[in-house]
This record gives sequence, C-alpha cells and structure tokens, in this order.
Amino acid sequence: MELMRIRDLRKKFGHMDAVKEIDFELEEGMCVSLLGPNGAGKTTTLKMLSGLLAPTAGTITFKGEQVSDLRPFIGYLPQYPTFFPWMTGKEFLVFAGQLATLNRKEAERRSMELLERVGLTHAMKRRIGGYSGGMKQRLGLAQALIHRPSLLILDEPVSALDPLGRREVLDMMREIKKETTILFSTHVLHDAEEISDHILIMHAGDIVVSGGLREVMESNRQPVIEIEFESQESEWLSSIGEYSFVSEVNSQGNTAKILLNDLIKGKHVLLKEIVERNLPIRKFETAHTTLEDLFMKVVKA
Ligand SMILES: Nc1ncnc2c1ncn2[C@@H]1O[C@H](COP(=O)(O)OP(=O)(O)OP(=O)(O)O)[C@@H](O)[C@H]1O
Repeated sequence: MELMRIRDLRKKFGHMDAVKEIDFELEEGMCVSLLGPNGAGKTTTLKMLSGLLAPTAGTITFKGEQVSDLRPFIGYLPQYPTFFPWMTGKEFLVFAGQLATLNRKEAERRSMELLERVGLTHAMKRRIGGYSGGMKQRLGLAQALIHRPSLLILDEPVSALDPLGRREVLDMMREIKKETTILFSTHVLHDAEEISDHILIMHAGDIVVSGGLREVMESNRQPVIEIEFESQESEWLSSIGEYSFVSEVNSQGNTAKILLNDLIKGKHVLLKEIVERNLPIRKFETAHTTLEDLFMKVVKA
C-alpha cells in the first residue's frame, strides 16, 4: 500500500534550488535509503517530508490524502539530535511522549516499552550525559517512535558513530524495519546495501536513481576486472581505454578497476598483455560493479 506520494517537491533557499521538483513514492513496509554526496539535498528533503520545513512548491500526499500537518504520522531523528544531558533516558522519553500529546500514563508505558525495545532498560535511570554515542542514538530512535508513527525518518543515523555504535544502531534499525516503514539518509553505501531494500540517489537537488536495491543493481550490473600491481602502471592503463570491450578505467595507486562490456574478451586480452609486457601483478580478479561504482558514476555525471 502506498504510504507517501511526493510530486514536484521543491525547495529554494534564496536563488538556490536545494531540491528541484522531485517525485517518488514510499510503500508501506519499505526500508528506503536516501543516498547522495554532501549538499545533495537529503536533509532538506527529509525535513520537508517530516513537516519541519515548508516546501517552495509541490505536494506530499499521505495515504492518498494531502494532510495539513504530517508530524503526527512521522517519527524524525535529526542528523544532530540534542538531548538534555541532565535528564535520565526514561525522563527524556516520557517528556518526548508528552510533547507528542500522550498523557503522562501513556507516555510512561510507551517509554518503558521502547526502552526495552532499544536495549536501554538497564540504563534508563542514568543521565544521558553519560551515555555512549550508540546509546544516545538508540534513545533518539526510541524518541522518534514514541507516538507510533507510520513512517520513521532518520537523517544520517549512524554517521557520527564509532564502529561499535554503528553496529548497535544498524542492528536496531533491522529490528524496527520489521514493523515500521523507514526512510533514512546516509553517505555510507555499505549501510544502504545492508539495511535497505529500496534506494534513492540524490545529486544536486535531483533524484537521479530510484528503485529496488536488487533491481537497480541488476540493471546497472557490469563485469569488472580488479588488478593490483606491484608498482603504478598508468601508461598501460591509459592505453587499454582504447579497447571497445573496456568501458571505464579507474586507478588509484597500484590498483585498478576496469569496467568491461565483454568479460570473456576483456579477461583474455588483458591477461595476455600483462604477460607479454611482463607487468608485475599481485592480484587479477573478476567481479561485478558495486553500489559504490553506480554512485560514483551518477554523481560524477
Ligand atoms: N537553511 C538554509 N539556507 C540556505 N541554504 C541551505 C539551507 N539548508 C541547506 N542549504 C543548502 O542546500 C543544499 C542542500 O543541503 P542539504 O543539507 O539538504 O544537503 P545534504 O544532502 O543533506 O548534505 P549533507 O550530506 O552535507 O548533510 C546545500 O547546498 C546547502 O548549503
């Protein structure tokens, strides 16, 4: 079932188009990642969908209706959430629940339920100032869920965390997505591949790729040869760009990633040349393009 439909959504800051007439839909039960480089317009889009920023133009319909205030339906965790460090985790959640118009008793009950859900029951009486980054972010997730929203919007939920905190939050999101539709932004492509089943890639205010993660990957799938040399072989690498079976050569230091139109031919000719020229290699491996390759291609275009 369609949860949200976004049409011609636009945001201008002065003369600058931060978001340029974007269109997409969110289906109930989806977990969607919004990807894009810095400044692509992710935060601006998420704030408009959360009802926190008025669009310059465009429409957002929720379950088929244009509602004047989206906030009751949406749980939002900002990129830089602020907590009152002197409050305990539980006090903060009860306070957030009351702000979201739950009565005191309901707010207490829902807080206990969510503390359990995000694994913070043991720390609920401790002051937030003493929480780790991962714990704070899990508390932020609980706060965003306090009023049982239909859609959870998370802006870069794991970007500021260390590897441990990041794992905690990603695991939590995997649990939450079983029950709640999630839209989250990230610039970490690996996280998008791990958690989401749909992706949207933004670039310069536009959505340039959208669709199911698998479908998008399949339709952009291209064979790749990865070579690690013992020294830089830029001369040879620039010469192979001439072959019709080579579509792109990306090299960095002693490694090269060669995108091919024809794997069999590419493997055969490139190996032969390496042997003939006696190029010292450490690794020669065939693979397929990743989400990162697709991302780089669309944001460089
Ligand atoms: N309040 C504002 N006033 C003026 N310009 C703004 C404002 N908010 C955002 N912008 C500009 O709009 C563009 C999109 O910003 P936005 O924060 O949405 O990007 P983003 O994709 O979330 O980037 P990041 O990954 O760095 O958070 C940027 O060029 C930014 O400088």
